[in-house]
Amino acid sequence: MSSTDTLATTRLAVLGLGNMNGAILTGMLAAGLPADNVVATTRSADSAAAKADKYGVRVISNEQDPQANRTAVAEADVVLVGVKPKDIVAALRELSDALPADAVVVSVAAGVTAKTLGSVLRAGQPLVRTMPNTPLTVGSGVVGMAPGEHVSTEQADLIEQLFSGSGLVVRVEESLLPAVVATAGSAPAYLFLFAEAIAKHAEQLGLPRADAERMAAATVKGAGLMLEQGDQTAEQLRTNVMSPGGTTAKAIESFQADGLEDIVARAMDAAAARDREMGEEFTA
Ligand SMILES: NC(=O)C1=CN([C@@H]2O[C@H](COP(=O)(O)OP(=O)(O)OC[C@H]3O[C@@H](n4cnc5c(N)ncnc54)[C@H](OP(=O)(O)O)[C@@H]3O)[C@@H](O)[C@H]2O)C=CC1
Ligand SMILES: O=C(O)[C@@H]1CCC=N1
Repeated sequence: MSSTDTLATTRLAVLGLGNMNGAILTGMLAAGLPADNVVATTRSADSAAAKADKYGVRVISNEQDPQANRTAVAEADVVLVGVKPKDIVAALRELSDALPADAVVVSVAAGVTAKTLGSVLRAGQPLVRTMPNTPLTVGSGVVGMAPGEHVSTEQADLIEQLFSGSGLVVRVEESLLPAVVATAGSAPAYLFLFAEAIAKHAEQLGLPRADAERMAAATVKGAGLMLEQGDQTAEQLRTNVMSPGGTTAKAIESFQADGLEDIVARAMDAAAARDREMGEEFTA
């Protein structure tokens, strides 16, 4: 089956429609998922109205209807669960007996383990843990996916196809999801921080703030597109910018003298450690 066919026929329940599930849904709708195939839920009624307007899908709130999550999943093939890690166990527990037996539950929650999630689902319910990132919203995201033991090959392929219209999908063992959080899930924020820092300091160097922000954004985008082409490594692309005795060499020497690689490594270790810690903190 082509990914267009898959998108056309899959019935999707989206539990929680915040930053992450919103990005995933935007990517899937842009890739061809019909809006009529989607039922989403939020906690608050105001949020449901705003999100229905924003995404053009049916959104029901738990505030207005305490059965909203159960209603949303009743006819779903795929249930995309994007509530906060502290809320996911309770959310799944209250709807587990409303899930069709062959519906695939896809968790995007950081940390919370398949063992914990499986313990509040009915025995044998297919479950896929994923770690996506928000650039899915512009069709350039990353998703690490770890299919669980009750997921058939066809179901794993279906989930991969649903995501692959809006980003790179990499299958990993569940034990590697903390590494995926550090490398992709959290990583857009590192690059946004870099863009923020560049724009702030460009202003100190005399550029108007708005121009500095546009230049930083276009530079991050351009560098990303060059990296994505894949014909040269990041190291080669960096070296191409570094004219001997020039300006870039001075900047890179300054980063290296200040220990940028160690700074990045410590930040990634902190993200991965927090992911593992959340797995122990949020249990059934
Ligand atoms: N943000 C990111 O970049 C990434 C986030 N994640 C994961 O995504 C998940 C969501 O994070 P994020 O999108 O940032 O969070 P948000 O706070 O933006 O969104 C959470 C959504 O869940 C809704 N919600 C809360 N409780 C319930 C419930 N019981 N039933 C249905 N909906 C509910 C909220 O409703 P309301 O709209 O009314 O507030 C909101 O729409 C987390 O588990 C996080 O670990 C994973 C990778 C990246
Ligand atoms: O910060 C978080 O916990 C989530 C997971 C990865 C990105 N955002």
